[in-house]
Amino acid sequence: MNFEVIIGIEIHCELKTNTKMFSGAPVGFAQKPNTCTNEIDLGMPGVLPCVNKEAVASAIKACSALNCEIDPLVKFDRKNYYYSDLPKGYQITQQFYPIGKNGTIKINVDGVEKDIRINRIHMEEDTAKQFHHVDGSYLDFNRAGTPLIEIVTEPDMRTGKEAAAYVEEVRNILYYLGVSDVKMEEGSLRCDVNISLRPYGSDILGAKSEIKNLNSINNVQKAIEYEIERQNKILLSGGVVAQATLRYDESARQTIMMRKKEGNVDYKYFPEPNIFPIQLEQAFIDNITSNLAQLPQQRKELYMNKYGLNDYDAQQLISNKELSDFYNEVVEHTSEYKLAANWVLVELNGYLNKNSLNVTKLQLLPEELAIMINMVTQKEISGKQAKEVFEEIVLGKQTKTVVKEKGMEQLSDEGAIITLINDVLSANPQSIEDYKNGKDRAVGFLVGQVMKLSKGQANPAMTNKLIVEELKKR
Ligand SMILES: Nc1ncnc2c1ncn2[C@@H]1O[C@H](COP(=O)(O)OP(=O)(O)OP(=O)(O)O)[C@@H](O)[C@H]1O
Ligand SMILES: [Mg+2]
Ligand SMILES: [Mg+2]
Repeated sequence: MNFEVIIGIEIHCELKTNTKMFSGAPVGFAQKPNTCTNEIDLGMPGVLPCVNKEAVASAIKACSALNCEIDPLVKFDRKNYYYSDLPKGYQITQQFYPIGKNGTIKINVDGVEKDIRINRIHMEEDTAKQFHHVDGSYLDFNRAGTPLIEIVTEPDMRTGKEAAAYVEEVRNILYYLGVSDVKMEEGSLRCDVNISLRPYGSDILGAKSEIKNLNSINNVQKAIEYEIERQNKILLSGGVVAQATLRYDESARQTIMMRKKEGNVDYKYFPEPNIFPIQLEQAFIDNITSNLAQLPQQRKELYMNKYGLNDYDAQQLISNKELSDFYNEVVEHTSEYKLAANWVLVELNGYLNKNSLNVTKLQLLPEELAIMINMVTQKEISGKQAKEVFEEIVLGKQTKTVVKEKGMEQLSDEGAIITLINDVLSANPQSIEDYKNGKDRAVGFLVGQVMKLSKGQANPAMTNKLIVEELKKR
């Protein structure tokens, strides 16, 4: 590579609130068109927006988790432009006083950690959605006014992999916080990626291209890698990269020009006159930031430091919150942390993948898996038997019931075991002699015979102890 790659990312994230950012209309995805809207979202004259407290609380959660300074003075501005999906003719946003700034998060690419600085997080509202059909264009205003936060990084990333790791990390954090369902394929989390190249050693940023609305983390990486190559070729052949807005065509695997940017568009920002600035009480902010949900990295630390899991297993677990939640419940009932992680990540996850199932839809209770794991460590059932048991409990049966039904229950009745031992001893007088002559190996052989006679069900430790007792009597 002949140039240094510079990447900055803007993430738009829809907040999972009950109602819109500035109106009481419900927030709904995939609802009947134009049923989740009202006069405020439709931009009717004379209506007044009212700030959604829940959305502000969600934004504060995101700011806190991404280590931003939180501005207690909430102010909104108007971004003016005309487009058919924007009924008011302006978007209410926070241009001058973002709720969060100067944040940072850690990403990890192939074991190397790196800090990515967050420039700002601001609140705004989403636009409506436009659909084009053969018989004309249609507008669905359900999305108009949905609360959004926009998270903007400093241009700190250098590769497609770092960018993908960043988006993944932010996405996971927002999901753990419970502020959004972060579905990239449904548009509740959308990424714009800004890329430019510059000669090594230069401290001036080159002209950037911006790839809009990437709909998967995989595409973030692929689009960037394609775009780096495209700009590299232009620069190497002596050309200049024009500042432009692009989109990524997944099937053609290339970026496609949407429009060239002629300098900056002037949105004539000014303070939103219909919303007075709101001074948040420090206690309101503190109450939110001190009660944040456990974040993925905190969970990972717990898994590694308290439960002794390795980095890989811990990472696997936290990257799937539902599976990690399930694991947390399993280890409430067993202290076999590593074994539990193996069962959850290998057997359970394998079963889920094979059947395209979600762990939250399972009949299996975490406690039943824990009971099974404990039976394995206490040698009440073998590892091989456990796999058979698992196939049944995963469908909702109880572990003890399955063990009983399959005849895997251990024989732990002393009298019954002694009867078996006496049969074995009568059949093996030589072993009794051997034992008397100091050959302790004979005990192992006799235990084996009792196990055979009991079809593997005699409790091995108990059998061993009782055989020695019986031998001493003879
Ligand atoms: N030359 C550059 N090369 C790569 N990334 C850049 C460059 N300049 C800015 N960025 C990144 O682009 C992102 C947005 O940049 P900026 O704040 O200039 O907004 P914009 O894209 O012009 O505006 P809009 O919000 O309308 O998309 C930030 O993440 C920033 O770090
Ligand atoms: Mg932006
Ligand atoms: Mg941008």
